[in-house]
Amino acid sequence: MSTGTFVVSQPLNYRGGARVEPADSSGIEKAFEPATGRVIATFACSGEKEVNLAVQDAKAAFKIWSQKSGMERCRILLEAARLIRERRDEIAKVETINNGKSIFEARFDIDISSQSLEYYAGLAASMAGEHIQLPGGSFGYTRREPLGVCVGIGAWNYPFQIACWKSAPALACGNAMIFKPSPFTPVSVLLLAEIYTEAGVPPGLFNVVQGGAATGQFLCQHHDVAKVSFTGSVPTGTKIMEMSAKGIKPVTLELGGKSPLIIFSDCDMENAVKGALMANFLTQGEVCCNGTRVFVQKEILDKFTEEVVKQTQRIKIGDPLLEDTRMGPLINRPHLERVLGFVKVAKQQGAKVLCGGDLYVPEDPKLKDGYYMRPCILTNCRDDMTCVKEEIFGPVMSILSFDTEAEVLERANDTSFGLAAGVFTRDIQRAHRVVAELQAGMCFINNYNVSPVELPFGGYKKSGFGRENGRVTIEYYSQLKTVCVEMGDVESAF
Ligand SMILES: NC(=O)C1=CN([C@@H]2O[C@H](COP(=O)(O)OP(=O)(O)OC[C@H]3O[C@@H](n4cnc5c(N)ncnc54)[C@H](O)[C@@H]3O)[C@@H](O)[C@H]2O)C=CC1
Ligand SMILES: C[N+](C)(C)CCCC(=O)O
Repeated sequence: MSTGTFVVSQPLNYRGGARVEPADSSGIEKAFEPATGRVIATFACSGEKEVNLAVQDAKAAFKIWSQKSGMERCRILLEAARLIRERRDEIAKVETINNGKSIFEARFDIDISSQSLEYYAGLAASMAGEHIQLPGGSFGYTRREPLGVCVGIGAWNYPFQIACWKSAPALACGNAMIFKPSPFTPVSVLLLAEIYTEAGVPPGLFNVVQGGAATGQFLCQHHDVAKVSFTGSVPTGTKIMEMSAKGIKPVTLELGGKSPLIIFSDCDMENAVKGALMANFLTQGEVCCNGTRVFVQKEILDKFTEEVVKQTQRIKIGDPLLEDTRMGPLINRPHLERVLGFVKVAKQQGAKVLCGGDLYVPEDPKLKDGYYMRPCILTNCRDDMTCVKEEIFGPVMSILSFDTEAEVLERANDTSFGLAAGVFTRDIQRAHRVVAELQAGMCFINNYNVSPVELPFGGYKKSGFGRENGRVTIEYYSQLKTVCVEMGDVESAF
């Protein structure tokens, strides 16, 4: 597989253990290779009939799967994790071709994905309830039971990883899942579906339906769907919650962010600069938890800025399938234009562009229609500027300066988002004091954007609720049944 060659001819829906064309359609979509602007797949968005069939199949598979013991589910998930590792390179390439992120990064995403399956495989067998003694020898116990058919709806920035972060805990708990990827990135999740089947899940346990908002709505409104786990924007998250409210369905919402990264003057400068790059430029900056508001203490502002600009200018942009590329194209032309528009407005509002923020045209002629831009650093930023307030979802870092800890905390928290935050300092008391005050679900001390599957991930405030990864996610894919057992006679009130 090389850039400019990949096309998908097989169906992109997956139902009953096989790729299928949808039974009906609510429109046609095209998927692109962002590196070249080429169409790689044309597919029908699933209509209500197809969604009904997928739910029906998932219900049948749920009956079989939910009866298996945790150990049986564990074995199958471990086998699926092994298959992901075996096919790592192929999956990473497909991800790179359809998303645009560098192959170097895509491999990490696939590793995190297989780790997620391994982690929840391990937990599947240890799910247990409690035994509670009551007076007179009576007792109660609790059972942790699956919910039923869960729906996963994904964004386009981490297509394979999002599908794993949702399906691994869902399946470990005994649920079935129907996954709808973003119509921009419909391809890689099919590899996951095939892997689950090969590993031995019952046909229909993990189905894929393709489409956009209309298909998503059919899924969320379906009577037999027990839960929706959504990754995407705040406006769509609001709609999902409204639909779920009508059906009293639990939801997990992983939404956007505008996270602060606070760099104190006593930091290890080299690590802080690396951290700022990690916080802003993975996947072309299209990362929900990015630390795009970089607050730097005044004493080190000039030195930090100089170093961060130097390193940003060294980032190799180009063909994402090449081994030394570190930044590929953005997801599509409208998004690229939107991000460049944010840079333009930032300039109009008085920000200074220290590097990048413009289109990039690689020398290779086959890349000339790709969606590349140079990573951008903005200074002279104020808290009220659009680039500091709104999620850009592109490679644009805004640098802000601050004087005191109290001041920076107030400014860092002055946002309706609350997904992530980071602190760089050598003072351990300060590090913990500051993170305790930060209104964010995922806080980093002296690093940024690492994602061990053992740690819960999710937002505060408008960044959503519920968690992915970590032990706690079991609670979002299961329900507790309490059984009360009487060992004596009924003491009737009548
Ligand atoms: N917190 C997190 O873990 C993450 C959050 N995001 C957020 O996602 C956004 C970017 O992703 P996009 O795909 O552009 O978001 P989006 O909200 O436009 O779409 C997300 C998904 O929802 C589907 N959808 C759209 N309208 C729907 C409706 N009415 N009913 C049901 N489904 C519907 C889309 O087809 C897509 O699959 C950013 O705001 C970003 O911060 C992205 C990745 C991770
Ligand atoms: C993997 N990580 C931490 C860089 C990003 C995960 C959240 C997302 O899907 O944007």
